[in-house]
Amino acid sequence: MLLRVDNASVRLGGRQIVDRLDFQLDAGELLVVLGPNGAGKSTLLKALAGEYKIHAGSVALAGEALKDWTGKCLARQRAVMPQRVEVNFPLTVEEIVRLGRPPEPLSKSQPILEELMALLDITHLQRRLAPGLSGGEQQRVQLARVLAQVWDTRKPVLLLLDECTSALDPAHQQQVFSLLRKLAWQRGFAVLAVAHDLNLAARFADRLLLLHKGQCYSSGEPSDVLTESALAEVYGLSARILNLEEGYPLVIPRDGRCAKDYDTLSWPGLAPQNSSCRQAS
Ligand SMILES: Nc1ncnc2c1ncn2[C@@H]1O[C@H](COP(=O)(O)OP(=O)(O)OP(=O)(O)O)[C@@H](O)[C@H]1O
Repeated sequence: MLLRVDNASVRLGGRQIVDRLDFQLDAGELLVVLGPNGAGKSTLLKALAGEYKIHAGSVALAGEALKDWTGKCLARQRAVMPQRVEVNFPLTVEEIVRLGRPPEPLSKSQPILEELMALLDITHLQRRLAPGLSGGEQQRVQLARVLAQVWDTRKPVLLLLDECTSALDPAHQQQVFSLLRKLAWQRGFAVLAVAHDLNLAARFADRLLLLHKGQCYSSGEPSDVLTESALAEVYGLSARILNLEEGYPLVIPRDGRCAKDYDTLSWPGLAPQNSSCRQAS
């Protein structure tokens, strides 16, 4: 077991944001953490990253309490991509990816950087300055930097990724999630990825952990977790679930609206006669 979370709670601003969570993650597994805005996903990830204190319960990495790891060892075995990373200083894409590496000769880092830039489809951007990149390009650069940190680690690696595809187009989303799954299945990485895209999660995750108000609502295989009743209760989302013959579920929101009393709201400013939006002829 690479990551073991036992009855862990996190308090922020006097509130229990992560509430007695219990789960484990093995080397070779891709776990996607789902849940509505404010459910506690980023807080959980930050606690696992050591940024927030676990106020009750425990977290162990490779059998050793997280708090007992030294910074240098942790950096070789665990890499973290936060939800937002803004680069405002004039570094090139290649220089940013290189920031993930420890001090080492160029002959060692260069093949790693080239492989990662190719995998994340940023080779053509390598001489561009980061502040001029699009949101999705920046996100792929950051993911390359995070992977560079642990790319040649021999022991099993833990990747903690917070919405690492939120700015990507559909093709790059698929590419990144299929890379994450390959890293898990072929290289034995343990990947914990926070995401909002239910269908990406269903398609690629080995297991899902669905958070609701800081607690585990359910966890398990995608077809067990993504049920109509769970989506209604946790997200207030009305959706159909198709169980595809490929072996994973497909979530189809019924009409894109919240199931919770949406019809009873009135929208005076949006009445058709007030609309400034004209239909194209
Ligand atoms: N530093 C903090 N101090 C106090 N409250 C916080 C802090 N960080 C987050 N919270 C609160 O904790 C709750 C969970 O936040 P968190 O960012 O973990 O949610 P999330 O599930 O990642 O949401 P999202 O999908 O919007 O990213 C929210 O109500 C948030 O306001």
